[in-house]
Amino acid sequence: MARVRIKRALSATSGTRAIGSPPLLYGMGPKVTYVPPPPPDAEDEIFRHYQTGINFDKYDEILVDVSGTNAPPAILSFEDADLSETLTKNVYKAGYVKLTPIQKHSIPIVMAGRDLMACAQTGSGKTAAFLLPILAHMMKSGIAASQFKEIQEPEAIIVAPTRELINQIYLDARKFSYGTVVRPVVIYGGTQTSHSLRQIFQGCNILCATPGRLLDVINKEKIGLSKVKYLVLDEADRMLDMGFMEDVRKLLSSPGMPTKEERQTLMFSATFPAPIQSLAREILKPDYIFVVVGQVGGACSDVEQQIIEVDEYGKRDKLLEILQSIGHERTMVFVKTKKKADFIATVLCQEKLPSTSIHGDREQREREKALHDFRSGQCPVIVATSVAARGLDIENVQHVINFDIPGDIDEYVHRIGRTGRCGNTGKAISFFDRKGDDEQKVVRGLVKILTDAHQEVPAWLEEIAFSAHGTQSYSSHPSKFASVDDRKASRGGFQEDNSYSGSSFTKAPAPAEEEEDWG
Ligand SMILES: Nc1ncnc2c1ncn2[C@@H]1O[C@H](COP(=O)(O)OP(=O)(O)OP(=O)(O)O)[C@@H](O)[C@H]1O
Repeated sequence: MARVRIKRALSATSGTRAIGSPPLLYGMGPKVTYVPPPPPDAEDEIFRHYQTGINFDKYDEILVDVSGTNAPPAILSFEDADLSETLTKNVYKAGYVKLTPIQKHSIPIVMAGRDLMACAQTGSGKTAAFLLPILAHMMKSGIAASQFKEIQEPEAIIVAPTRELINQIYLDARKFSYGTVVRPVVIYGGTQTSHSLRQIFQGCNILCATPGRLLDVINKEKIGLSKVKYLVLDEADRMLDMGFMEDVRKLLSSPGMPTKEERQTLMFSATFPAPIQSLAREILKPDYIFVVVGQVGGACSDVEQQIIEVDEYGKRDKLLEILQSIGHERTMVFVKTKKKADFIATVLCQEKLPSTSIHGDREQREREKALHDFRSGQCPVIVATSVAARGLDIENVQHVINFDIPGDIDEYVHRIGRTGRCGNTGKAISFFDRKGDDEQKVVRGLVKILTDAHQEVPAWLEEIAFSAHGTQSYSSHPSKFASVDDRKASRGGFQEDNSYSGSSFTKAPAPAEEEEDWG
């Protein structure tokens, strides 16, 4: 069933619908018949992975801050992780030899039954940091094979904001649980609902879902929630902002959903603005643990960032010039609107640069085809809106180009994080039009992000940042260690580090639906 979302104006703090805003419409629009292709079955396809990069070992040098009482100590190796034999075998088959810092800390915390808010830079292995301990714990507790039934009762629910991302998480869950009785299932919008239901009926231990489709199947009473032990919000700050908070609240108050005391709630992201941390606390147990690897909202240090001043009219030529010099290296180009994504992709194709586009106006079939063409190298360039900014893990993306700079600094961090993953290096170029509204919104945050990542800050950009309107305090000094856990900040600790951010404190991110149909 297509889910038409209408621009919503929700109060981020209360989660209530603003007076006068239209209701959500379910079941409107043409009937969706798309059935996604089945996931790969061959073992070598399931375990296909790319190589860690030259900077993988440097992850160990990043400072880690763990806050919360009685946090279990970090583990140092997969051998210490107490995974089952099959799980350990799968981890090695997936090419994992050494834990990343977020994995070292999160695995024992989750296995000890604690709630967790975890923040670590893009591409540093957060997915395995929640999947592995959940799977290990499930297997230890002697989980029974899930049978064909018309109502399934999953033990874990994982939600993420976009269809492509949740599918990727599902493929990881399937890879790690290979050869075990655990059955992960994925459901997301833009596909036939009866297909989603059939997948669930066949057995479901871990349900990976976008929020809209999840609520659909809960409302149809095809999912029982009473056995849920784990609730994971990936890209948690996005899941708790205005675009999705109401869906999350509905999920939490659905019949049978265990209370926060009865379940384990895990939240992961590379960014976590302070106001969202406060919201997050409402759904975590009070003694949750907060792990920060590096800085909350810090950019991946393996991405070389460059800001180029170009006005709106010069962007097209500049893009062509850059792409022609790049050759056929895999590149993601981010633009502000869906129409522009198609337009730019068409222009590039006319210039003999094989390109495709992904955005919320494309049919799900087309979105998946676009990603497939990009992953396979058939189209080395993909032009995307924000729908592709978070989480996507695509091998060998060497460049990210922000044709339009996003109006939210956290979004910038996620976008450039599509390159420079897992210790590999990457380059991000952002066009900056000094007359642009979005540029004014992010300029201070941008200078801070560049400075903290030890990137060159152009003098003209610093000048604009100094004179930019807005009330956020601003420091160009790199902080050695930025915080962190908002609980500390409110007690007076780490105040200095929280001084930044184009996002923290003042921002409530715009509703996703204004621009996209995400879930
Ligand atoms: N310990 C490890 N050893 C080798 N490869 C790893 C390890 N952990 C994760 N990876 C690989 O690194 C890549 C990035 O991991 P992942 O997608 O989980 O990052 P992330 O932190 O969730 O990023 P994002 O913030 O963009 O969502 C994936 O290809 C994953 O398989």
